[in-house]
Amino acid sequence: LRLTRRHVSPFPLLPGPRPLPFFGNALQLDTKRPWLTYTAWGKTYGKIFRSRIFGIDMIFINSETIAQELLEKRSANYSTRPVLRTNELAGISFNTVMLPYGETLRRHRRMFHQVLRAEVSISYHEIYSRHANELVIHLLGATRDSLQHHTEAYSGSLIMTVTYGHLANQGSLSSRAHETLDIITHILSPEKAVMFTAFPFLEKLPFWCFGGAFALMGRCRELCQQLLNEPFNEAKAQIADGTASRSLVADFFSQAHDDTDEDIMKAIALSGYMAGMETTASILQAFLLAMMLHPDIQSRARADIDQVVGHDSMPCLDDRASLPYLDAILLEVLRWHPPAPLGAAHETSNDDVYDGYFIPKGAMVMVNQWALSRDEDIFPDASRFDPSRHLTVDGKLKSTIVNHFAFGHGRRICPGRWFAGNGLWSATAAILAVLRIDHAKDSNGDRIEVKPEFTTGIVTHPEPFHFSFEVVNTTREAHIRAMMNSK
Ligand code: HEM
Repeated sequence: LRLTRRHVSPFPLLPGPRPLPFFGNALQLDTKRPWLTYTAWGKTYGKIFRSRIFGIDMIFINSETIAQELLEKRSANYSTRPVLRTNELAGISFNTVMLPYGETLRRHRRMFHQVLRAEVSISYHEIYSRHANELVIHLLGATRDSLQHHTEAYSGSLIMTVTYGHLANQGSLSSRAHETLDIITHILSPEKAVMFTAFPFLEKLPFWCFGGAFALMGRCRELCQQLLNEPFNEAKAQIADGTASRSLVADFFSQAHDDTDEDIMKAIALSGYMAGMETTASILQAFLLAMMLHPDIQSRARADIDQVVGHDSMPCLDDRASLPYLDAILLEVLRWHPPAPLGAAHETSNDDVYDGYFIPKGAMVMVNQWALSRDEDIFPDASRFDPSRHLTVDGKLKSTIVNHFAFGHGRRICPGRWFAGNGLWSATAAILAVLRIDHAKDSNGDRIEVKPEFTTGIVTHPEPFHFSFEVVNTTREAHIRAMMNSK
């Protein structure tokens, strides 16, 4: 029997599924940090509830168990994405993250699987080490305002190297990618996206309406075209003159293809960069903040590294299995502040019933990662930063990074999670092996206190904070400087 809205009964004793608890009072929404509101609503309305914004159903899931049941076990029904008019207006509907389920998405994901799956990701160990060493040296000169830049340069250049090979003009590309992501963060909130999709006439309004959002969308379209074409064409030219290094784009050109394939390849290459650069950098910044706030945890992780690799060698991915505490720290950073607190919206392809509740076709489904991270039944004293919650009593990891809810669920789970895990591990291990992060001191020599604050947006990261770095192992520092100079 196909369910329709007519079969939904608000009375529990009558046959048929019940409507989900409904909350739609948009006036109570914290528009800057909606995940906090949705988490609070979950406490009143249960771990799955419905809201309706501009006539579009939005389902919020505040539980890992329900996310797994629906997005993973029933993935056939929960794997498409809402097709949002704002994505087209901003020129970002090429991006894998935005694609509805179908053949194009499957091609994207196959390609990502080829270059980012577990066995292949680990084969980039030299690339991770080289970039991690560079990051350590750059951090020594970092200021409160340049930390974000250095961490993004690390994650961005790692991804670029794997997708396009070595490009001459990476700095200009990453600053334009940064501008694009900033625009997306500021103008494409789910609420705005739903509003433009529900009321198409809004886009006919004069360009100065909506605080310049239309002008920003135009700029975003222009930037995306540059970013789709420039690095791809440079990599193509390198292949033609025989100077290209191994990369996703180089692999693509070694196989038979036509012009349509080239467009898809451009989209895949840029999607990986856009999806992975800011998220990975956000975790690195949160890691540094957490280490500064918890010097005991920082010291314990460094002592583990010294013990496992020997006092003067640099840690490498081969040592990872012997250093579970560092993985526990990364799991805790992902939990403490998941970089995408509302994940990415999924959409239902058909009506469904969960636990007696009706879930309509075409509803936007959001997994509220913030609520998952603050679930006291799973993470007691959830606001406390405590890596040991991810370890068994005999010090083994309870779970792995790639299974963390911060990477999403089901068929749309992040295909870059192995790459991100290796990149994060390599950077954090290198940082701890050489540097100590501490509070900065003011001109009177007094320590500058830091209250952890995070930005808003689709991807959030710590607000700039004062810190100081000190070299704790000069032999290792000299070793990585020598390696960088011999390049
Ligand atoms: C710590 C770093 C990262 C985090 C926390 C993260 C998180 C996520 C999340 C939450 C999603 C949406 C999953 C869902 O809809 O259920 C996603 C999708 C995606 N991520 Fe990541 N990601 C990270 C790094 C990366 C990296 C390094 C890459 C590529 C190099 C990448 C590529 C992608 C792509 C292409 C998608 C879209 C998948 C799809 O829609 O089918 N991500 N990521």
